[in-house]
Amino acid sequence: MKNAKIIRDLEKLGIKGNYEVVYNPSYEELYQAEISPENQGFERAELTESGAVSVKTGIFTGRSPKDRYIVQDDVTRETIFWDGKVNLPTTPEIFSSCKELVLDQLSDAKKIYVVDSFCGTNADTRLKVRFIMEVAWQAHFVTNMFIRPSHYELENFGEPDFTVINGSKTTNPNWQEQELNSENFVMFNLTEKLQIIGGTWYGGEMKKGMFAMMNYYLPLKGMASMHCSANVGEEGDVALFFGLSGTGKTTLSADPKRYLIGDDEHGWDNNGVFNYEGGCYAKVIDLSAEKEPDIFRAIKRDALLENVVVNNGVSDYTDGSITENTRVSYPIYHINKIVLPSKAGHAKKIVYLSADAFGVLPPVSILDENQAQYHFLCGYTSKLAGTERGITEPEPSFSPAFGEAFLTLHPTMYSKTLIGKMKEHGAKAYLVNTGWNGTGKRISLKDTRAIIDAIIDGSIENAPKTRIPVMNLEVPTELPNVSEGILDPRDTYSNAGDWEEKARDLASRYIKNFEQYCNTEEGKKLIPSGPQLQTQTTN
Ligand SMILES: Nc1ncnc2c1ncn2[C@@H]1O[C@H](COP(=O)(O)OP(=O)(O)O)[C@@H](O)[C@H]1O
Ligand SMILES: C=C(OP(=O)(O)O)C(=O)O
Ligand SMILES: [Mn+2]
Repeated sequence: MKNAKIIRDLEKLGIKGNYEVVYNPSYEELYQAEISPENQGFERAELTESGAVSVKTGIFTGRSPKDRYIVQDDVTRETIFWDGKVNLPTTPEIFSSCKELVLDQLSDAKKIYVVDSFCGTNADTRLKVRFIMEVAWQAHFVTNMFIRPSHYELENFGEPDFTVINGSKTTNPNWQEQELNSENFVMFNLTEKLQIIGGTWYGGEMKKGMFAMMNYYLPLKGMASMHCSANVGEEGDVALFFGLSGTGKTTLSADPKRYLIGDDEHGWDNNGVFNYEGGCYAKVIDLSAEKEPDIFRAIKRDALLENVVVNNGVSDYTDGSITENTRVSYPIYHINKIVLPSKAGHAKKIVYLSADAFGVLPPVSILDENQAQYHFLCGYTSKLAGTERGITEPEPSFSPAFGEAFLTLHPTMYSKTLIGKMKEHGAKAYLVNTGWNGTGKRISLKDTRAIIDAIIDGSIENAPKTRIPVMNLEVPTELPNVSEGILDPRDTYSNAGDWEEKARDLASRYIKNFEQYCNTEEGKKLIPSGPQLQTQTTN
């Protein structure tokens, strides 16, 4: 019997006690467990009008990068990029002591959910991941987000490649003497192939945690591992959309004209592009059926809403009072047009999404090969101060590979593997600003969608073009169905001098940020592809 074997596995890990094991529960079982009146506090879920259930994730409504550690040992010492910021080192001893806390926590549990799933579509590169937790909705989250094995695959699952033990209800009392950031922890041990979680209930730690592990194993095998969404057209033409949180990966990849491969994490090997996940994780702040019909329709039974304000069973997507980062997770088949298994051929169009709050970047720029590399290493976008959408104090953020928070190896590993694949398959790159322009408003979703259409159908290549000084970018000046007067960002300012002042400020930030890559000939060679402060501005 599977359960007897699972209990033995849990005991071997150190989870003792008289708990009941629920192994790969069905959606119906998850639903019953989530709405059980016995649930306490943040375990509680409520049913909403769409059929989706809604939960609150507690204090953490987003990831907690400062509490994220990787054990530094013989396996990781020379491989992990110890940048002092993203991949914080910890010792095997501290890991063991936190692991004890998590094991003790689960040893007291009445019920333990064990979800076996895949991270990665292809059998040769996927991780067989086992999630262990006591909170039903966390089991629901990983069931939605990871690839659900078939009955046959589950019978033949074997030993997991990686195990995630989520003890979100426990915290670490020894954090000060251990010189950790706080009582909360998200820790990885690549020797033991374990992730442990304490203090934070946010499901994104499990999702992005396994992404970080794929970002470790795949580039070491020569494959590109990418923080991007992906879709494919009728002709088999694959497009990738890179971007940091909130730039539009999920929104823009759900395109009724195309088939979705995935909304966030992909690999690219000798056969093409493949998804790591089995579901999507969409932002729902201000979501509407008119603007984002595919995502709106995906919110139904089996979808899981997070931190949305619900009044008498009705979700209010306009209410950001719990957090701006309100979310929904759903299995990928909630989107009508998908490819299954989630993979397709080689990518031909590469889009870098940037939400520029300065209003400097053009809505779309056509990049040459060196610019493709330059802007990938820069990974520029802006984070907005606080949760306010005002553009008073945008904080520029340069995040290599458009996913610094999830890179376990040096950023150049990701640019080398991606640019290599792009050259091999003749893929073209574009930089798309899904943020603001001189009007103070965000570029409309309608205009961005029309820009993406022009990239995908190739009409952008035949459009009349101009060169934007300072930023050193080539842009089309006219595109089908795109509002007039927005493609050259200078036209959106009543005084073009204002644009130039902001552009010079942003350009100097790009230049300063790029210094870190200039200690090699390869890096130096890219400088002319970036913004230029000394350019003559003729216009
Ligand atoms: N021009 C635009 N392009 C893309 N998204 C936009 C645009 N204008 C507003 N948005 C909003 O920005 C958010 C983008 O979020 P999402 O697609 O979830 O980003 P990601 O998947 O990259 O984290 C959505 O809430 C979307 O409605
Ligand atoms: C879920 C996340 O990513 P994204 O906003 O890119 O979808 C995250 O960063 O935790
Ligand atoms: Mn997303």
